[in-house]
Amino acid sequence: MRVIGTVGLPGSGKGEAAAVAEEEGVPVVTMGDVIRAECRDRGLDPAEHHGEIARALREENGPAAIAERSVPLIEDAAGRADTDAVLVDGLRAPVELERFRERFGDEFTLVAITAPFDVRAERLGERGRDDSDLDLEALRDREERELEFGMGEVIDAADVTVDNTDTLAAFRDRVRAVLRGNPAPDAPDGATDDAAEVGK
Ligand SMILES: Nc1ncnc2c1ncn2[C@@H]1O[C@H](COP(=O)(O)OP(=O)(O)OP(=O)(O)O)[C@@H](O)[C@H]1O
Repeated sequence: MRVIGTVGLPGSGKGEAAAVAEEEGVPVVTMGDVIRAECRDRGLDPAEHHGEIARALREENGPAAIAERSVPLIEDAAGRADTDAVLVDGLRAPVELERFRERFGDEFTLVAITAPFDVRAERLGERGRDDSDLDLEALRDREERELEFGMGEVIDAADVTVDNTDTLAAFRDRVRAVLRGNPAPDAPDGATDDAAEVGK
């Protein structure tokens, strides 16, 4: 079984990558679903309590709690699928990467999705899923929080970097190649440097 994890700053294209996986028959496990399920178990509305429950899970069960709870979901999805791959959406912290590498060894491939701040801000503005998509300050805050959790280190540790500054069609092609175990060469130098763009 191949397990493909994705990591990327807000608006980089993780949701699009997950949609390509679904189209390819590759099951998607979203780490946020672990948190949403825990909210429901505690009788709380995920829309309001997501952040608080993510913190509580880590405090109560250790910093890798969300990754650990994702493992059985990944194994179940792999058991049900016709393909040999599962996509895991939403790695954030180095300790989560460590857990997946420990558990899945060479079967685990980490894919970083990158695009500069301005490009991501514009796309989120167009997506407009909620108010925070439209608010530049909120995006900066969100991304600073992600980087505090160590997302920059996770991005730097990726096996494959998929740059998403070009068209959606080009991005989807590259994701498809990665899912098929056949990634194109990395983007040219400088194109993947989005963590440095925060706040600009
Ligand atoms: N190459 C592209 N060209 C144009 N639009 C794009 C491209 N890649 C992604 N988008 C659009 O940009 C928006 C953000 O992408 P997406 O939702 O996949 O990001 P994400 O990494 O999942 O963000 P978040 O972490 O905030 O959920 C979406 O509306 C998506 O359709």
